Amino acid sequence: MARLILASSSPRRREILKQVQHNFEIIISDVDETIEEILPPEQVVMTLASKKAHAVAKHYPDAYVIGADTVVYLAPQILGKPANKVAAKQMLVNLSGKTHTVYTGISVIHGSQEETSFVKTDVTFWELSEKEIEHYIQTGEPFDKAGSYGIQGYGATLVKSINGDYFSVVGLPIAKLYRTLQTMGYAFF
Ligand SMILES: Cc1cn([C@H]2C[C@H](O)[C@@H](COP(=O)(O)OP(=O)(O)OP(=O)(O)O)O2)c(=O)[nH]c1=O
Repeated sequence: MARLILASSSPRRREILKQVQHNFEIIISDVDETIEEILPPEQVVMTLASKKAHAVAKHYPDAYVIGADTVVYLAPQILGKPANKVAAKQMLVNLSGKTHTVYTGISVIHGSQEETSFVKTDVTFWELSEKEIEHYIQTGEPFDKAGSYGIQGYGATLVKSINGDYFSVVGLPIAKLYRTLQTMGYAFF
């Protein structure tokens, strides 16, 4: 069986991949996530997903290596992970009562083959009171997440509706990834 590597430190991505394949390894390489140019969100997530995959794939040419990246887009701003409580509060105030788009890029590298794509999902938030935002920040959940919320946790209470792929919001569009791997010759069964 071909070696499958998830080049990600995200526990959410690991759990989602486990839903379809138990037999994979996690190998992470430090990647500088700063992007110099101003790029549209889909280019940002594809560029970073590809960078994360390449950083590991160069050491494992026979494996299928997966990289991913997620951002929240509230035009004209790209929201990544908040640096502190003030930034988290600012993001949640901005997201309140509006629809934003979550972009997740995925990249699979196998030898000289590379398939990089993205999935976008619209997420609409309820109007949030200041008290509700303060309380949500107290849960600690916002800090390692793009846009300062996690739909899979307490953050579910902030979300009115989603249009698209739930798993891509959590960080890994598993159906698209599954199909990409199959197209590249990885055998799930
Ligand atoms: C919007 C949203 C994001 N997130 C997470 C997904 C990503 O893990 C994180 C965005 O940061 P990323 O930089 O995409 O990923 P990461 O640093 O966690 O992991 P790695 O680079 O090693 O792969 O935000 C949620 O868990 N739930 C959500 O609802």
